[in-house]
Amino acid sequence: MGARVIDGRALAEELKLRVISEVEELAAGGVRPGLATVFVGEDYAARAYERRVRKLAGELGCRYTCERLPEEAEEADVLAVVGKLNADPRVSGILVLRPLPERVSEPAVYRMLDPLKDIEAVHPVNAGLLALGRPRYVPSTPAACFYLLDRYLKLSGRDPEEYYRSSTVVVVGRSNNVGKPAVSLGFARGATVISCDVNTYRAGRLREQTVRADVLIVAAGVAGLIDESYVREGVIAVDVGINPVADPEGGGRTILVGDLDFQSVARKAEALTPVPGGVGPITDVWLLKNTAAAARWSSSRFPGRRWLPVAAPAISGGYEEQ
Ligand SMILES: NC(=O)C1=CN([C@@H]2O[C@H](COP(=O)(O)OP(=O)(O)OC[C@H]3O[C@@H](n4cnc5c(N)ncnc54)[C@H](OP(=O)(O)O)[C@@H]3O)[C@@H](O)[C@H]2O)C=CC1
Ligand SMILES: Nc1nc(=O)c2c([nH]1)NC[C@@H]1CN(c3ccc(C(=O)N[C@@H](CCC(=O)O)C(=O)O)cc3)C=[N+]21
Repeated sequence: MGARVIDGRALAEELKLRVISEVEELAAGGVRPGLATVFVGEDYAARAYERRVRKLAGELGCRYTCERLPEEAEEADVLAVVGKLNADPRVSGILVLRPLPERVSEPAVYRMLDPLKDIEAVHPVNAGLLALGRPRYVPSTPAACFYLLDRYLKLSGRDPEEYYRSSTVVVVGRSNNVGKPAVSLGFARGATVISCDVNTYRAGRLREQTVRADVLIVAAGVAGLIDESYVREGVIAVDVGINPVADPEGGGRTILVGDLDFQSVARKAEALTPVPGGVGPITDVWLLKNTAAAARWSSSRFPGRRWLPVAAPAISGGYEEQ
């Protein structure tokens, strides 16, 4: 049987409808969510992402601003921009695009974020809440991975809760933005979680870990890193990588490919996600969903605003119950 290709665009459309109704509800209460991005330099994947969230914010009727800084920007320039956005009441949520230039310290920039506007949960307080399983915001990329997995598991007739508890989730990549929070979300579901990074690879021991995966989440940023020799028969593989490469069809164009060697992994997988059209489109929508949540929580017009998560949180953001 051929592998199922999980359609991230269709799932993103479904999620978008829910975010639209949240934004409409806010609008009826006189609140308009505002997203601000901070984009330093010229990274290709960051540019692709910035364009997409700009467009989506427009479609959803959210405010949007992108603070552009040159590659030569100093840390103080970035901190000043974050300070300005913190103070701007029109801005509900802030996304600092990665990568930042080396001279700009990521932790310093993240510490500067107003925690209530930190929709990617990179401020130490929000990252800590997430690691403790009590997230204020679930960051969009790992949230997108599990949203897609949860939906796929349901659509294929399984109970996700039961499935994770008896499954091994292997995460390749350990960044603070993607890999580590994905590990936290795996823990929160009661899965057995294995985390690998470049050290595992250099030690020649990546394959022995990835073949154990029932669910494999790959976020290394290395085009085609994982082929069929890295996976077990029947794996569910989620490709986070967004890697610009020269179009093999020629024409001097650049295309985006993932970290999976798609055709190869498809020979053994039960299901897998493509690039483009997999995790990416859901990430975009999730970012705006968090922006809407930030707008709600910071508005005095909505009763029951929550500065901190009070109930057992929906670690996947609350949409898995459908
Ligand atoms: N689809 C989407 O929605 C999104 C896609 N992305 C994409 O996902 C990818 C990862 O992003 P991000 O986490 O921010 O990237 P980072 O570069 O910050 O982190 C990459 C991680 O992968 C590890 N790694 C690198 N090479 C290997 C290897 N050969 N084997 C195993 N592990 C390896 C690194 O290890 P070490 O730390 O030890 O170097 C690091 O932990 C990128 O392609 C990015 O563009 C990112 C966000 C959203
Ligand atoms: N702080 C931070 N958080 C990020 O999440 C982050 C970042 N920095 N820096 C850059 C990377 C890259 N990234 C993408 C997300 C979705 C698509 C996406 O939706 N792509 C479409 C295709 C795009 C196209 O084909 O042009 C898809 O996969 O179908 C792309 C790129 C988020 N990133």
